Amino acid sequence: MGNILRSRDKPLLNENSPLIGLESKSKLKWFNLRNVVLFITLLLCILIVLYVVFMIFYTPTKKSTLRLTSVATINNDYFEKCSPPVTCDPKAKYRTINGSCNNLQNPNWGAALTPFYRYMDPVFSDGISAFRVQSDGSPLPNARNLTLTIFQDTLRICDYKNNELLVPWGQFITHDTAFSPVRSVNSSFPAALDHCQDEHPPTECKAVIPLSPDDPVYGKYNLTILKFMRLITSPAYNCTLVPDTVLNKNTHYIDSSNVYGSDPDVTNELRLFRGGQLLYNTIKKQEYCPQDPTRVVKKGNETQVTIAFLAGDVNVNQNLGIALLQNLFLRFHNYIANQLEVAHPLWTDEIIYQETRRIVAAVTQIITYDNFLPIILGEKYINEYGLNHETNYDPTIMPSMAQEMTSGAFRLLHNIIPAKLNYMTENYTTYEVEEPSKSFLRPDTLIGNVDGLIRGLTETPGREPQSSYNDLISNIVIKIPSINTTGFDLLSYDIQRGRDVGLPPYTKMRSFCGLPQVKSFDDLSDHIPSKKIDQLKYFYSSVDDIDYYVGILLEDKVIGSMFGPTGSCVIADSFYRFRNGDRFFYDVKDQPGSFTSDQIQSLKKITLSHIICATSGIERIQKDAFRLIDHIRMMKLKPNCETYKIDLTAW
Ligand code: HEM
Ligand SMILES: [Ca+2]
Repeated sequence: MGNILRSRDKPLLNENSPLIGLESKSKLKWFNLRNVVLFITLLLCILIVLYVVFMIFYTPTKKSTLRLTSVATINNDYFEKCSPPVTCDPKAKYRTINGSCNNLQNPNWGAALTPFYRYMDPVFSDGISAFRVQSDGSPLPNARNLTLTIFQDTLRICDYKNNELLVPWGQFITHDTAFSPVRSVNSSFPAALDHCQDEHPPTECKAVIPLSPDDPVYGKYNLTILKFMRLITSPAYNCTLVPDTVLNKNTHYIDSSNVYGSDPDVTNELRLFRGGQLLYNTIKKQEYCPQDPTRVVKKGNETQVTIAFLAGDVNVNQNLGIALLQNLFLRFHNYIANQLEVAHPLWTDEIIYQETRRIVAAVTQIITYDNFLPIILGEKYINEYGLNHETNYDPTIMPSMAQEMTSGAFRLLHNIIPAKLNYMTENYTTYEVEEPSKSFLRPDTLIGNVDGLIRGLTETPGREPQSSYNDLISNIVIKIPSINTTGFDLLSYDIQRGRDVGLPPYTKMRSFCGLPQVKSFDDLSDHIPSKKIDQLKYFYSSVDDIDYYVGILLEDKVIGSMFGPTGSCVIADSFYRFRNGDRFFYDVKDQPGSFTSDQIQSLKKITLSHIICATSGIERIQKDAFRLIDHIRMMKLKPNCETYKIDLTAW
């Protein structure tokens, strides 16, 4: 029985039975399948473990994947031949005023009155300073003709995500990092430019932009030229360099030199020397930047005051938006200085001033990297260039503003300058509209209207970037006593400026940024619309003649960025260098000027909205001051100013 049962359980089979093969084959199959499953599971586990280990130890903060490597040969010339000897105190806690001694190995790097950095060598037709010519020897196309033909899409496309405040911030950072003065006489055009129609015109006329008699805007004013002056070059500072080299009058670092000055004499003129405060002017019970005394005219018993502010940067009065931010930052400095004085009654004027200056510069950097750059450059470039990562200070990085940036790529944002500015009441109704041509160098209407302008800028949708500029900035006529009637076409100036400083042509910069080489106009079609390529063919004899600025304005925008690939790469790399080449950048550790981690945490909480609340009569504002918030439907997204507290207990 037992055997039978056993045999039922396990049939006894003889080796030759055909069933043997079948059973062992299916066993083998099952065995293999199980092994395969086991193997795959094991492999998956290893991969997961490897991934986790990789994520823990790989910190993308250390290196960005993309960086530009300059191929210019002239970047050291000034430093080897002309830069003044400097002695530095490596233990200094505060930045110097002119930016020297930031880089201890190369103390003049990034200082005021040193040259702009070059990614590529300049291109001049004589190798020294003459404008580049086309490959067939003809002059480059007239900048105004390019503007009138290629850049006349006057349709305004609104940017409903961002408001107009983005523009003054961009200009504020520009005026911190660059100032390229032109060869003017007391900020007017030289008289020579009135003789460009003479039989033997003076040499200054070589750079002007001739106008056609039937110019749609300037024809009726009988203007024959757009007055354009070349930039001051190094011989003006007793330093002869070949090719012509432009020196930056401001410090290249983002160090709030536009608030404090880049020259110790200017800095002292702007200080009150009491309580760490900056000098201010009280008008109608409000604090403003000091008045430029040269603009106060006495007529008999009457004193006529044309509002002209003094600040660390001389372009403070250029337009209302920049004048607004300069005034808000003067007030912000004095607000912080007051708080520090109350908390530290024993601190001297000097300590309060320097500590406040250090805080103001840090907050400016934070707003720029945390709020401004993500909007203009977008995620791709922010990530690729590591602009949102902790600073990794590297003294071999040249921190200077690049010529290709200041006379090229960074100007691309001129295409989002709004046509008009609105002043708004507390109920968000517009009570006045200002045109740039009327307020150019005349910020008078800011007095008593600071809150109105802040509301107007934060409540009005921005302008979506497009190739053309708005008509009220590129087709205007300016009439002010110091300048007389003159045409003002910012787009034509931007094209001409690139030639003035010998920027390499578009195709060279394009390949430098890693885009495919182009051999013909049609090869541009990967990034430039074909209609525009046809227009370029008309103006330029070869694809390699196209002006850099013309090319980058025409490039299709990279998704998320306000610029095409060639503009984005130069802007991203510049901001990489401004940060990682600055020993005093706010989060650099282990330096005499480093903040404590508590201080950094407090600084990171200060936004532009905090500054607006601390310095104006505004009662409510959105958390991200550059974002457009519909006040009717989303008022709850505009918290009360009382919620924007600035905490300085870490000091
Ligand atoms: C209402 C707003 C603005 C006006 C009226 C304005 C006007 C001007 C003018 C007249 C120049 C000198 C042009 C020349 O002859 O070369 C200039 C230069 C420049 N602008 Fe603007 N701009 C504005 C906003 C901006 C913004 C938002 C940016 C960028 C974010 C910007 C970037 C620059 C740069 C980089 C330069 C060259 C600076 C230098 O090297 O000195 N501007 N702008
Ligand atoms: Ca600066």
